[in-house]
Amino acid sequence: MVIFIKNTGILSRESPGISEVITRVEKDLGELKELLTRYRTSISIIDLMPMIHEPSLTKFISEFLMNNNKVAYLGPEGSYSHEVALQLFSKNADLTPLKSIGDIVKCVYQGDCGFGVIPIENNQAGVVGESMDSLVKWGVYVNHAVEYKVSLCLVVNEGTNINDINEVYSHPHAINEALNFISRLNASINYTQSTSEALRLIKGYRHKAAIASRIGAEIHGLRPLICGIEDNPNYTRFLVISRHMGRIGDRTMAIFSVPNKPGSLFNALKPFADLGINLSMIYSRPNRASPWGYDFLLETECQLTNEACRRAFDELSDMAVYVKLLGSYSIMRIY
Ligand SMILES: O=C(O)C(=O)Cc1ccccc1
Repeated sequence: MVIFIKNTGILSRESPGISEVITRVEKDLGELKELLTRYRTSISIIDLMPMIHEPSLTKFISEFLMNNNKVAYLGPEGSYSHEVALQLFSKNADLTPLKSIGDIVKCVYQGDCGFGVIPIENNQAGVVGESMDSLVKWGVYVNHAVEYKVSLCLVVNEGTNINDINEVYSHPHAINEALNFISRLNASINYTQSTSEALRLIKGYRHKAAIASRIGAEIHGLRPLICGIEDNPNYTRFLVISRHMGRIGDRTMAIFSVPNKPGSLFNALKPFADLGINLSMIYSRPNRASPWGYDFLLETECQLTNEACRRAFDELSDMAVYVKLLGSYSIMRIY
C-alpha cells in the first residue's frame, strides 16, 4: 500500500522525513482496514478496495478516516434518511442530524461534513425539489445511490385513537404518498422539514398525528397506530454525497442546462441514444436565477471510465450552456 504513495509522485522512500510519513500512512491504512471490517454492508467503499491505487479514491477514503467521519442526514433522529445512514455507515461514523437538505449539501460542500445522505426521488411523488436545487447550487458529487422501500405509519401519542385526530404532520413527500389514506381522516395537513420533525411536533398532543416510520415512532416514544398506509408500493432513492468525484459504478449523474432554442434538448440527449446508453432518470426544474430557464438532472446507465459514456457527456457539453458532472456510482437496494 505504501507503494501507492510513490505512484502519486509526491514522495519516494528516499525523500527526507519519509519514515515518519510511512509510519503515519501505515497507521492510517491500519485504521482503514479496521473500518472496512466494521462496515455492516457492502457499501461501495468495500467494492472500491481493489482500486485503492487510484489517488482520488485514497484521498476520498482518507478524508473519511483522518478528519471527517461526520455523516450529515435529514434530522432529527428517526427520519428515513437516518435509517439509510445507519444501514450504510459504521457505528463509528459521526451521524449528524441537520435540519434541512440545503444545510446537508452546504455542510458537505464546505468540508465540515465528510458525507451527506439526501433523498432525491420517490416513485410516486417524483424528484425532491430541495435536493435538486441544492445539487444545482453547491459543488458536490454523488458517490452512492440507495433505493429504499418506505413503509409509512400513522403515528400518535399513547391513548390517541383514530377518531381523535384532527391534524396530520409530515414531510410533503410522505403526505403525497399517503394522500388517499389521509384524506379519509378529515384532518388538516401540516408540512414539516422531515417525517421525524413531525414526530417531534406531535409529542404530547392528543389530536395530532404524524406520518413517519415505525422506527422513528419508537425512537420518539410514540405509537405507530397503522402502518403500510402508503397509497401504492413506495420507494425512495437516497444519494450519498461527498466532495470527491467517483468514476466507478454503472450509473452516472449530471446537471445541465441547454440554450432556449428549438431542438437543443433533443440534440443534447441524442449522443446517448446514438451510443446506445439508456437514460434512467431525467428531471427539469426552473432555474432560480434566470426566469423560464431550466436545469436538468440526468442519470444515465453508464460509467465514466467507459469510452462511450465519456464521449456522450463530451458531446452533451458541446451543446449545453453548462454541464456539472456529479460522477459515477452504483445503486444499492434495501427492501
Ligand atoms: O423526512 C424524512 O424522513 C426523510 O428522510 C425524507 C423523506 C420523506 C418522505 C419519504 C422519504 C424520505
